[in-house]
Amino acid sequence: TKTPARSQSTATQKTLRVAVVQMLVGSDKATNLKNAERLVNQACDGNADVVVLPEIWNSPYAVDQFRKHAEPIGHECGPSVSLLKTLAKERNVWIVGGSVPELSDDKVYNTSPIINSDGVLVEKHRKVHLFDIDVPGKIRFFESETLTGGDSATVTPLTEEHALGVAICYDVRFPELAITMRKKGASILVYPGAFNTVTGPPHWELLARARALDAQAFVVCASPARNPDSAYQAYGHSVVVDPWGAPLERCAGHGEEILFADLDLTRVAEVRNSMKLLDQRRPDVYGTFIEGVDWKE
Ligand SMILES: NC(=O)CC(=O)C(=O)O
Repeated sequence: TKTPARSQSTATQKTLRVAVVQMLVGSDKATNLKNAERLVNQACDGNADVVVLPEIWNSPYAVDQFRKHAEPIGHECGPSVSLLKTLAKERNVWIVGGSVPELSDDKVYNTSPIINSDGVLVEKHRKVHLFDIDVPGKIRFFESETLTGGDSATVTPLTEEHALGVAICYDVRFPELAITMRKKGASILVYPGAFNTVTGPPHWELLARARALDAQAFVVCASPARNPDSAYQAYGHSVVVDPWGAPLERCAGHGEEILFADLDLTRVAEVRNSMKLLDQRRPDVYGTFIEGVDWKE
């Protein structure tokens, strides 16, 4: 039987079973919610402690769709996050709910809800770095046309010894954020994402591995499956990387799939003790580069 992350004798929990749901996302919100429910249940049947969904799983990934699909995420939640809270409680599982568009004070954020195994929304991360790119002839996408960026790094305790850092997709390109999450105590970094067929092949797994090395942490990157009917072609290839930078598990392609990975949590201390990167930083040479951050352990 499955042992939930929080209720076990937490100090002694040595492994964590993560399920990454590479789900197919379409244009109909009700169908997306049904699909998420089916897949989260399937992940729980596979004994996951933590289930991770991809970026924007209740709506097409398109700037003109975000507001239409946006919901409150807080004391009151809309149908997407309410569904995840119910599932988390019913199945006694933590859920990093990918991301959904969040409506707050008439602004729309790209937000990841983090729900514990009691079904409580314990944290949320608003995508800090909006995906604004223009690769001539290949892809132009400006989230800032309809979204507002968040302004904080998000870390939430999972066990007595381990905390989850959560950031979203384009956030993975910024080592400063990964290192800040580590400084705030994270040993597992979760990035719900939706890379595409232009940036995915050269960058997706390389960035996941780079952030794992920067933060000396596990990195979990969850993508949607590729939908041939969508204007935005998701890359797929969800991946889990260990703190030594090696891919632990990866989806073979871009189809709908659940990826299971058993994280040996003792690896975090082993890697951090063998290379004391934070202590060895030389801010006297290159500056602190994150104001207010003391780089020493
Ligand atoms: N979709 C994103 O936020 C990021 C992405 O696709 C990329 O960085 O490439």
